[in-house]
Amino acid sequence: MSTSLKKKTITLKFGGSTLASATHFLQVAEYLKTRCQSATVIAVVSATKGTTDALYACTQLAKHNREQASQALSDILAAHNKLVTELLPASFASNYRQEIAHYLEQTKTRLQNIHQGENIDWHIAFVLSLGEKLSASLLSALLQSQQRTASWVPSELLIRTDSEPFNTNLDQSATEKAFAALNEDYFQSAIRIITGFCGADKDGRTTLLGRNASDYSAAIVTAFAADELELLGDTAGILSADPDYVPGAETVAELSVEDACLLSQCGAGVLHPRTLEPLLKTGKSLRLGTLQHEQGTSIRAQLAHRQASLLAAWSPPQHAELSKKPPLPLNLKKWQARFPESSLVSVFLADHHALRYWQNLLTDIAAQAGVSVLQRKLLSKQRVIVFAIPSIELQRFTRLLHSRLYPLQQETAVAIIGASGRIGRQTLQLLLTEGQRLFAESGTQLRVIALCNSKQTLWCKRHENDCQGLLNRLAEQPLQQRPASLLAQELLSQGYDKLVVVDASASSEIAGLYEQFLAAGVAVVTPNKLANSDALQRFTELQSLARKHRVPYCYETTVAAALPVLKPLLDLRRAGDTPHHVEAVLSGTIGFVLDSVQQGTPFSAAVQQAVEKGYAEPDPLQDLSGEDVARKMLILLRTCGIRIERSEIELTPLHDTNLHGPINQQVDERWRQLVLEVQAANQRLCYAAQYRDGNVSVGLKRIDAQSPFYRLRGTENAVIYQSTFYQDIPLTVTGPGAGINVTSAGLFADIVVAAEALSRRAPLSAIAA
Ligand SMILES: NC(=O)C1=CN([C@@H]2O[C@H](COP(=O)(O)OP(=O)(O)OC[C@H]3O[C@@H](n4cnc5c(N)ncnc54)[C@H](OP(=O)(O)O)[C@@H]3O)[C@@H](O)[C@H]2O)C=CC1
Ligand SMILES: N[C@@H](CC=O)C(=O)O
Repeated sequence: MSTSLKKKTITLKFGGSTLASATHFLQVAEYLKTRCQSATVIAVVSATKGTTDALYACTQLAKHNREQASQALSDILAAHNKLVTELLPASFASNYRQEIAHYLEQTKTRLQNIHQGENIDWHIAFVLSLGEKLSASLLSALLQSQQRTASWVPSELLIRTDSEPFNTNLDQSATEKAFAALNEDYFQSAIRIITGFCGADKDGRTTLLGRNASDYSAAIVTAFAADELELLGDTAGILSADPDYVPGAETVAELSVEDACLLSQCGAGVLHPRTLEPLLKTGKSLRLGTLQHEQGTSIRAQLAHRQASLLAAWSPPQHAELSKKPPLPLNLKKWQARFPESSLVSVFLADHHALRYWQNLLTDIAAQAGVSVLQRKLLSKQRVIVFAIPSIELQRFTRLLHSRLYPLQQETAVAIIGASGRIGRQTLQLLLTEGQRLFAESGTQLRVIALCNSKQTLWCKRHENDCQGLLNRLAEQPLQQRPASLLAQELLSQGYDKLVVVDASASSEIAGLYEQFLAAGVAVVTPNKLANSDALQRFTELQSLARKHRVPYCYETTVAAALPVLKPLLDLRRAGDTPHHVEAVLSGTIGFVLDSVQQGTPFSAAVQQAVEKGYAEPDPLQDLSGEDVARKMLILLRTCGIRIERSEIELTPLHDTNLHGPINQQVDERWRQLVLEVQAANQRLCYAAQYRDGNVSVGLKRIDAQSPFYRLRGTENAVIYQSTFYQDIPLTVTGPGAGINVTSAGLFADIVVAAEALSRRAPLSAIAA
């Protein structure tokens, strides 16, 4: 057979996170079967998630307490047994147990040896290698149970190393011989599984290649036996920064080998620093991705320019014993010695033309944020700037730099609080669909970065455009009992230069955060009436904060949803207009309920329908009590410059459970009688607010056919405004004033207004330059 027709051989390395549960094992088996159709596959496996740490803890216990160590080992094995029971039919399970019995016996003996204090490091190395053996043999048994020819080998048989138990070096020629000694068909005939992380010295003793070094094992296997390597984990490739520090970090599609090497040396945990050595020598390519066939990152030898900026943030290793060789380029090691409490942040610039400019700019950013830079270094050939900073500032500084660097700040970040609610969901949908059109038409680019509800937060990835998928992921996030202040801190600490927070909740706690957001230069867009209908002083303070910090505060939808009410009134006020008389119908819910009861629907059923159609507040009693209308009237009048407090509004509720009792048949009957009475007088019912001569009232009214409100139907709102400028003929705005679609449309419009205003604000780079 000619070589060109020969299937290529791919090494697939499965990290611990891809083997975390029975479901994960099944996914890996499926993935392997698919990939086998077009290539010869070698799988290199890690230990299941957490197992190596647990084994390490076991070895430490063994030094002092044999019983505890043996209990800890039993716990690890019990977890594996659970996987075995879930995954394997009885006969395969029994074969599997026979296969690993020898390793388990050996492990127990090694723990005893550790206790006795003999050659401890060698025994630790053996014990730690157990996790990979358990994974490999389980995966192999699983594939066999699915009628695939699969088998596994411990890497001690193939990867030969120096005689150092930890962080050992590859013995190139011995390894070459070990691979060459394999039967030619070895990798062609079946799915071959090899354990990661370890090798063996010339005496056959287990050695470890380094913490998290399964990537390195896979690269060695690729160098000797495959054409290319794929590293599969739970992160979609190499990200623009460590996602633990920057939740919005983005996948970098392509990277040069040189950058990838330097990135790992500078502490980016995604690649083991030695992984690239064997590939560099053989010119073989590497891809990092997930089992979900997402784009991932390809590492190529020939890439002239960086496509985007990157950040590596690095803290000293935790397991000093296993990481004797810190993954730092030689000249950076000194820093670590000089500033032991420091961490390193390395900035890989995409724009290589203005290295010094960037160096100064980033230093200014640190100074403005109060981060003390202990040391700064230019690795000019590599276009990399390295900062040593106090470890405590690592996360904050990384987020700050990321928000400045990646991407080049054309877009506005949007966080939706209340994203799982009725208005929040629809607004998200609009941002995802209409946002793209908006960008194409006007260049305004919106990017949803976070979704929150009362207990969960989801940090969104770039290009996630499936609304339902995002909401599902939000629902899967861990539940947190977090105060609103913590949510604000989290959002602010992302360091976005242009951030719009949308409050689609009806929560006073969230409304209580606006001052914090505005003072931090973050725009607030809200349909939530609680902040603006609070004390007048607060309303005024919010306005001045927004002015002082040159940041948009948009709340058009708090009154009559998407109808243009507040903006025109504000414009008139700015031009010197003063209202004399304002009459308004401001509740979609009450409008709908009254219209329905006047058509014969029982009051209780009409209220129920208003809730179902999404017109009512999360607590519909806020509508029926008239409180919602009073709030809207306050906001409207304050926007016109009228200084008024809630206590000055005379409110007669439509239905107040304290006064009128629960909504039951008696209430239905009362309303039926009232409607008959009103209809007999050729009148209609409407619930309106009125401002005249400094007095404000809200309540139910009987109106004649001459009333401008007589023709209102369903959720229709109306504002009739008479003023210095509109004396004889009033300014009238009318249309539906509640509902999910119209409110979300209004919110979307406000988000765009806010984003455009933020874009006009001087960017930080301009201030610092
Ligand atoms: N419906 C309409 O026609 C109009 C509505 N509005 C306003 O829109 C807002 C939203 O209404 P609607 O979508 O119907 O309400 P929903 O009850 O459907 O949704 C409210 C959302 O807010 C979240 N939330 C509640 N408390 C908190 C908190 N402390 N922290 C974070 N999130 C929280 C809820 O999360 P969880 O599910 O976890 O509780 C939920 O996601 C209200 O202020 C309303 O007045 C304005 C104009 C018109
Ligand atoms: N519940 C309100 C809608 C939001 O402001 C109404 O019914 O008008």
